[in-house]
Formats: sequence, C-alpha cells, structure tokens
Amino acid sequence: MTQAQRIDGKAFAAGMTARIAAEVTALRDAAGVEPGLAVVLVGQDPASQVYVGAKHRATVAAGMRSFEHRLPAETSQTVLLDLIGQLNADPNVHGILVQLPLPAHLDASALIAAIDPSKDVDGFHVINAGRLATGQDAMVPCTPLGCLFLLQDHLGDLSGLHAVIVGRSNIVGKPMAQLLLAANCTVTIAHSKSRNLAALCRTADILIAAVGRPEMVRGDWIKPGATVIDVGINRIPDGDGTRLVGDVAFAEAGHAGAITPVPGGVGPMTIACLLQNTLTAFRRKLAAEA
Ligand SMILES: Nc1nc2c(c(=O)[nH]1)N[C@@H](CN(C=O)c1ccc(C(=O)N[C@@H](CCC(=O)O)C(=O)O)cc1)CN2
Repeated sequence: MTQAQRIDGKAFAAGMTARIAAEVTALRDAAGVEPGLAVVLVGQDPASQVYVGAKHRATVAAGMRSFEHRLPAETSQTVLLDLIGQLNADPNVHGILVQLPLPAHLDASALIAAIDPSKDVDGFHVINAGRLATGQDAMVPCTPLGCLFLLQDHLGDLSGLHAVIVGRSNIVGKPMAQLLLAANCTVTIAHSKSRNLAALCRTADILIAAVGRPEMVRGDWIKPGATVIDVGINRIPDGDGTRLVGDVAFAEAGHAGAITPVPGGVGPMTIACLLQNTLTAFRRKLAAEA
C-alpha cells in the first residue's frame, strides 16, 4: 500500500510564528510599540479554554501583548457589548476576538458586528466577509487562511484544480471557497445534505473536510493522489480515555497524495494565522497614523 505524504502543519506554523516574532521585534525597535491581542472567553467550555490558553502563550511568545478576558457563563450581552466597545477604543489593542462557541443565551452575530472591522482578527465581521468575497483587502478567517498556506506550500500554483469543500460554515467553508476561487480553483461547496457526496468528493484534486463529524470522509471518497486537508478536530472515546480524530478516516487515506494529520495539521495553523492577522492589523494602524 502507498503512503500519503503527511503535511506537517505544526512545523509550518512554528516557522510562521518565528518569522512573525522577528517582525514584531523589528517593529518594536523601530516604532517603540508592539501589537496587542484581546481574547474574550465566556464560560467554561473545556476545548475553548485549551485554545484560549494556547493563543495567550503564542501571543506572548511572539512578543505581542495579550489581553485575556475570561468571563462567567452567565455574562450578559450588554456587558459583552460594553467590553467590546472598550477594546475598540483601546489604542493598545490591535486585534479582538470572541472565542466561539458562546453560551446559548448570547447572540454571537451581534457581538461580532460590534467589533471594529479593522481589529477583527478572526475575519468574521460582515465587512471582512464582504471584502474577501469581492476581492478587496480583508481580515481573512484564520483556519481557512492556514489551509490555503499549507496547500500553496505543498502544491504551488493551485490554478485549475478542482477543490471540493465539505462544510458550509461562515468560519471555514464559505471563506475557504472564496480563497480557493481567488487562487483560480474550480470550487464545489458540499455539505451533509449534498446528494452523492462520496462520488462528488472523488472528483476532488483538493478535498477540504470541515464538517465536524468524526471520520465521516471515508477512504473510498478520496481520489488517488488527491491533497486532503482535514479541518475537523473531534474528541472521541478511546478505551478509558479519549483521543482526537479528524473528519477524515486517516487510516484509510494512504492512497491520497498528501493529507494533514489531526492533531498537528490545520489546528496549529489557526493560531499562527491569528498572530499574522494581529500583526497585519497593527501594521495597518501604524501606516494609517504615519
Ligand atoms: N473566535 C474563534 N473561535 C473559534 C475558532 C476561531 O478561529 N476563532 N476556531 C476553533 C478553535 N480554535 C481556535 O480558536 C482552535 C482549534 C484547534 C487548535 C489546535 O491547535 N488544535 C490542535 C489539537 C489541540 C487539542 O489537543 O485539543 C491540533 O489540531 O493539533 C487551535 C485553535 C473554534 N472556535
């Protein structure tokens, strides 16, 4: 049996982070200021706590200022809107994100809409989504941006390739489609209700699995030689404990050309791209003030 090449997102993200840290040092030496990232976490979701902790450590390691706001699950919409208003006005904060998912009583769309689009380092604000869709400078959502970097590093020019994206979320599926269209791919967005999903996936040169269901994409959904990007991070029972699996049945994907592992694939790229977006927001502010 052939063995698909493993796309090492962890190593790629480490290289990006080192480059970003060097740029932050150079900017601090030149301008005497450094980028600041504010992260708002509401509630006790265990996975979100892990991700927010990882964001804090990565931000500090890159020489940026980290402003963490960990709030109780019962925090009201009004209190959060007030906090976002303060962060928008704070000159030391260049990037703001609200960690998702939020407790059910909160309106995530309204909170994201309250973030200054120039500080929206998640790229979830409709202004940034619209800018991306119309080919203008935008803050690009971190996970799809990370997927694009891995694809371009592995394949080079993506022109003319058929990309099938399984998943239509605002966070991954839709912005991923915009990025791949801009890179001259032919793009199909599929989802759990698409007819003949397995056959559709078999037509993909690039298969992006972002559906949030453990190992839903089986080996016989993958065209031999295809490049597979697995965005899923699913914790499943394993013996007495748990383990992480993606949306792709990794063990059945040996005939792919290349595949991202879970963990160690797309996940670390999400955080590296968050640092990149924060640096971009900072640079744009410096340029606007010059
Ligand atoms: N406001 C946001 N909320 C969420 C986002 C986001 O981009 N913005 N994405 C995800 C969670 N996420 C970042 O927030 C994220 C997920 C996974 C990883 C990661 O590095 N995963 C590791 C495994 C970690 C583990 O052991 O659990 C890996 O894949 O190697 C980083 C960030 C939802 N919410």
